[in-house]
Amino acid sequence: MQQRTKIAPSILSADFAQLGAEVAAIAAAGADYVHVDVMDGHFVPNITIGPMVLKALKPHAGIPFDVHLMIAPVDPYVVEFARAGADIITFHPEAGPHPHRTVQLIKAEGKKAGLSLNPATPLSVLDHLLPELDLVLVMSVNPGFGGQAFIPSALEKIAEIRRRIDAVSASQNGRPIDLEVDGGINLETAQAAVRAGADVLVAGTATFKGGPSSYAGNIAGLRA
Ligand SMILES: O=C(CO)[C@@H](O)[C@H](O)COP(=O)(O)O
Ligand SMILES: [Fe+2]
Repeated sequence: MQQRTKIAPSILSADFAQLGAEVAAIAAAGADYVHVDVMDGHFVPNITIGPMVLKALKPHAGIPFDVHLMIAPVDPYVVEFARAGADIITFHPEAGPHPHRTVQLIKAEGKKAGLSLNPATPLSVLDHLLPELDLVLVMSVNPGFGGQAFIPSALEKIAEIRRRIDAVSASQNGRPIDLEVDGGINLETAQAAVRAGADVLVAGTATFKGGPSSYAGNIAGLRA
């Protein structure tokens, strides 16, 4: 069942010279998760931050840290990100040979496990993994950068994954599984994504526009 809409600001659009203050500000402004985009310049054409920065940010916000790993290979870094403060660890199935093993590694650290599907990743990657997952992330842009335009075909994908999540969740006594959408979210695409079945909206540009005095209004607007 679709849950109340959660907002996960992507700190890729925050002021990197003030990251501690920025995560504190979005938590105070009503964000549900801090979305941390980790990029390696190899799996995606951009380089961002690693576990040391995550560890430094953790004490600045008392909400879950939703860590989106765009790195390959992913397995050697799972434990480090878990111990640095990740609460949810999401990876891409293309980032290692054994996605089921990656989920086991994440769970062995007591963290929630998410799988991220790129715009061209088929839904079949979920076939034998969904019962083990806590979150499915639908990329509505190609990963690597903030500020890109929403790819509309993501909506069909969200609707189909919503059906699959509801079936798995019903067979597991209503265990919650988040359906998160990431990329190009604004007031218009947020509404379309929620109607299709998403219940977590990642929003970088749309949260951080206007500076700290706008964050609460931006987050409330997206949630509405
Ligand atoms: O994972 C990614 C990009 O790879 C995202 O989390 C973006 O950072 C979202 O940014 P906006 O599209 O909301 O500006
Ligand atoms: Fe992301």
